[in-house]
This record gives sequence, structure tokens and C-alpha cells, in this order.
Amino acid sequence: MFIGQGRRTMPEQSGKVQTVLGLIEPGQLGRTMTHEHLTMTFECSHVPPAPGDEGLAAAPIEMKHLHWLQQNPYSHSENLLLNQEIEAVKEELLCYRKAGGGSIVENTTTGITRNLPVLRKLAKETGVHIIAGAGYYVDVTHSDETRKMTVEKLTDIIVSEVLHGADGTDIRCGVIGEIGTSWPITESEKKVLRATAHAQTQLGCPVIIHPGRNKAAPGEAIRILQEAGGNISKTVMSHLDRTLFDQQELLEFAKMGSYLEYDLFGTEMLNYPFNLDVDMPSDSQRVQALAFLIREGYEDRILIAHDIHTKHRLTKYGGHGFSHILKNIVPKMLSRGHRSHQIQSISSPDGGSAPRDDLYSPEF
Ligand SMILES: CC(=O)NCCS(=O)(=O)O
Repeated sequence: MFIGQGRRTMPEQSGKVQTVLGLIEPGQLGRTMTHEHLTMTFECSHVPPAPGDEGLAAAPIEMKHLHWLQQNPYSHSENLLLNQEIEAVKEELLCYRKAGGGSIVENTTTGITRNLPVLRKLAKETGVHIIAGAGYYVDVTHSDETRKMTVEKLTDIIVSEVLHGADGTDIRCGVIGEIGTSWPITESEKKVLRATAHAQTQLGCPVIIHPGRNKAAPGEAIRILQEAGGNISKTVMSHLDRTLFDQQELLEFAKMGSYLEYDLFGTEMLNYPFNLDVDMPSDSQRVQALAFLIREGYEDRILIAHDIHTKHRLTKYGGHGFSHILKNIVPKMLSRGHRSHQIQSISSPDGGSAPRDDLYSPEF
């Protein structure tokens, strides 16, 4: 989350974390969820309900429908409008603070209704440090104007979102991403990836990538960034828990040097509707995947989060909320033999200089 010493960073930004309320010291971050959404829309990923489920898909969100929603989250149009839940999210953030949370990286980029004034308000009212994301989501959300832009123009926009503010506001982003890619990666997405690498070179800040829903997608996105001069050691590959399952393939990818993010904690669904070949893991299997990566020496490259992006995952609707990792997953990791120093070293995307003890403190 740190702004590095890029060619275009202002001196006061170097080595600092840029939140929606301004710069903070890395030591102020506290425990940090590196991939969340506090307000966004996800209509771009709507999945038509199965025949016979149309009634459920149109029904109000109620406890009696929760299991159906957990299995079919993208088939309920209203469930995709997290931007309607600002008050509920505020309550969640207050609970997150009580549970020991300090910061959240808000990954909503152009295309899924980023709302920086709301993020600033939430940060002010809850005391949680919020770091906003610059750049663009997946191709289906690119406007005609975005598609026509050159890599240079896209680079200038991303740089400006970090240096000066985004969406016509003076609120500055502190990371680039999540940058959306599909599978196969489209031409417009390749331009955005190259622009991302160029902007990162100028700014020195972290990059977060949303890979396409195919096991080849993470590696291909990293190759494009690498060829464009991106700093892979300051790049986070998101959603590995629905993308890479084979241990050897995971290790091959890990060798490329990015952060390895398991960010769908709390998601327990049988079928992954965007790729029916995928067996979605449970939280226990996610914890096992982390244990495998730690055994293989990657403990300082792992990040974890919930990636809340639909209503039903909020506690208001019976979901797990933003404190699930702190309250349930960290104790589970300890009960499965993870040492507290290993959990502490599951770090933020800072190039290794974060005060890791602040992220997962020894009381766990
Ligand atoms: C907001 C977002 O992109 N979340 C990831 C959903 S996915 O199904 O894992 O692609």
C-alpha cells in the first residue's frame, strides 16, 4: 500500500500510505484486508437464474432465501447492488474496528461504480483507514471512450487518479487496482495492463490484478505487466482461491514473484457459476492452501481478504461480514498449526517493509 519513490510521486508521498483522507505512516495501518469493496455494483456479472428460480431471483433478500443466495449470488439483481448498503457497511466497519481491524484496501475501480466521496465519509465516520483503487475493471465495463484510449492516455489517467484525485474529486487513490482482466485477455484489457505497468513505474505504488476465470489467466497477466516494465514484486494476484488449484501449477505461478491473494474467505458455494469446471473451495480448504504455500516458503507473499461484493455477505443479511477473517479464520489457522509469527507475516502489499506485527498481532 505504499507509494514508492516513483519519478512522479511528490516527495511527501514517498514511503507513505495514501488513504482517502490523506497520507499516513505504514505503522498506522494495523490489521489490513487487502481486497474488499465497500460500495460497488456488479450487474456486469449477472447470471440468469436457473429455470424455475425466477421467483427467488426477484424476491426480497430474506433469511429464508439465504441459502439459495449463497449458492446463486449473481442471479439476484438486487444482491449485486452493494452501493445501496452504505449504512450497513458503516456498521460493519465499526465492528471491524472493534475486532481489531485497522485498514481496508477498497478495490472498486472504474466500471463497477467507484464512489470516492462515500469512501471518504465512511473513513471519517468509522476511523478505519480506507485506501482506494485506481484504474479499470474488466472489458465488459469499459466505455467506448476507454476502448479508444491509447496506452499513454490510460497511463496519464491512472497516474492522475493517484497524484491528484479521481472521478472529478480531489480524493486520491493509493493503489492501482483491482485491474480487471477476462479470459482470454481482451485487447482493451491488455492496453490497461500496459498502462498499469507504466503508471506503476512512474508512481512506485502497488498493483492489484483481477485475473480471468481460467488457470492460465494469472500467469498471462503477469507476463504482460512484466513485458511493460511492471514491478511484479509489488503486484498482487487476486482470487487465487477460484483460479489455481493444482499445487504444482500454483508453485509455478508463485515463482513469478507476485503476492498470492486468497480473498474469497467466507464464500462457501458448491458451483462457481462463471466456470462450472471449478470446485469452489471451502474456508477450510483455503486455510489448507495457505498452509501449503507457507510450507513451500511463501509466507511473506500471501495476502487474505473477503472480497465482499454482494449484499448477502453483509451481517445485515446473515452473512459473514468484514470481521470473519479476524474472528474466525485466524483462530482456525492457529488451531491447524500455523504459528502466530507466520500469521503475522501474511502481510500487506508493501514490498516487505510493513510493520507486520501490526497486521496480525500476537494475541491471536
Ligand atoms: C468484485 C470481483 O471482481 N470479485 C471477484 C468475483 S469472481 O467471481 O471471483 O471473479
